[in-house]
Amino acid sequence: MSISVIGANKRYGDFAALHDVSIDIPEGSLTSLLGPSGSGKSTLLRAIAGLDSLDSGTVIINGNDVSAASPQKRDIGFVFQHYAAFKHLTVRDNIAFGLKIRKRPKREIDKKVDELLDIVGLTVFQKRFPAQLSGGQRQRMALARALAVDPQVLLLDEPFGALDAKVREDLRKWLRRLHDEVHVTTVLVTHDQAEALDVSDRIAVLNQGRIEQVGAPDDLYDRPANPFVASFLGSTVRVNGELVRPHDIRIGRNPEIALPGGDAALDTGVVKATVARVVNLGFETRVELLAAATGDEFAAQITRGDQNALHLQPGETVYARATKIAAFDR
Ligand SMILES: Nc1ncnc2c1ncn2[C@@H]1O[C@H](COP(=O)(O)OP(=O)(O)OP(=O)(O)O)[C@@H](O)[C@H]1O
Repeated sequence: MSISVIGANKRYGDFAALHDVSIDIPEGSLTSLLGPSGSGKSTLLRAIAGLDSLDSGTVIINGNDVSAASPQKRDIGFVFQHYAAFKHLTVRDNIAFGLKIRKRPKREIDKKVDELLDIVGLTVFQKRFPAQLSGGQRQRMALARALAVDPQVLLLDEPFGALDAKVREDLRKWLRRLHDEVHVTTVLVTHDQAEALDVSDRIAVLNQGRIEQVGAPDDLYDRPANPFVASFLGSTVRVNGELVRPHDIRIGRNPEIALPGGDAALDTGVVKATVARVVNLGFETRVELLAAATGDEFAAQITRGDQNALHLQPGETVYARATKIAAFDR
């Protein structure tokens, strides 16, 4: 089911947590709400769920205006960062809970729970209690429980937020596969740009209660609408005052630096600089530079192969040129 939010405003006292936010979330998509802490992601998600009311604005789910409807009437599955499982129920009974209170026939419940245990990879743990699961397994149980009642919409608020980096990465791959299987319209709140780029069909970038840009991950990374989006979706530095990505900077020993496939309109021009430090990052090498004219520090990211050819050393003078400006200042 598609979701539309139109003209959403929410204030807490003088503070605008949402400022005239409008967004369309296509049916079957996995859309991330991405932004720094306090940007209004959870407020927007909770408004879609009906857990918080808006001061003004409309929430439409599947063509129906649900702005005044209770959360129960919105047919939504919700998973939070700290999932409150029923401690005294087994994994299997936790997943079956929503179906039991809806008084579904036992055979239907058993079949559905078997399917979900398989999808979330917890079949062998079904007789365990939540306390006997790892954090990642518990979040998978939470997702299975939310999915059990066939919600039209799945809302996930930092569902992997409390887990360590490796488990988060595994779970987001798993979430992507799960979404490819079940296709339920999903909205994921995250402050982690790698997570958003990895799992989403679409990303909405929020900042101070406003949506800065909505688009496919590649659009946002390659064609950010403004410096905020550019910097939030990847690292950026300034060359000649222009915002660029470190991997778009070319370095050479003479000022004639070619622009391989570059667009002259997006070129920063050549900057004379001193190499301050060379850091080997595995496949890539970070070259920390000091602009001769301004003293500005900036870092370029070149491949290990390029560094093997150039042998850049601290203290030497080089020329740097970014072949693409990431975003223009407003
Ligand atoms: N009940 C409340 N009373 C007062 N202010 C609130 C309340 N709930 C949220 N806020 C404020 O509204 C702003 C947006 O909060 P929200 O939880 O939506 O941000 P977020 O982007 O989800 O942040 P985080 O990533 O830290 O969870 C914050 O500045 C927060 O302090």
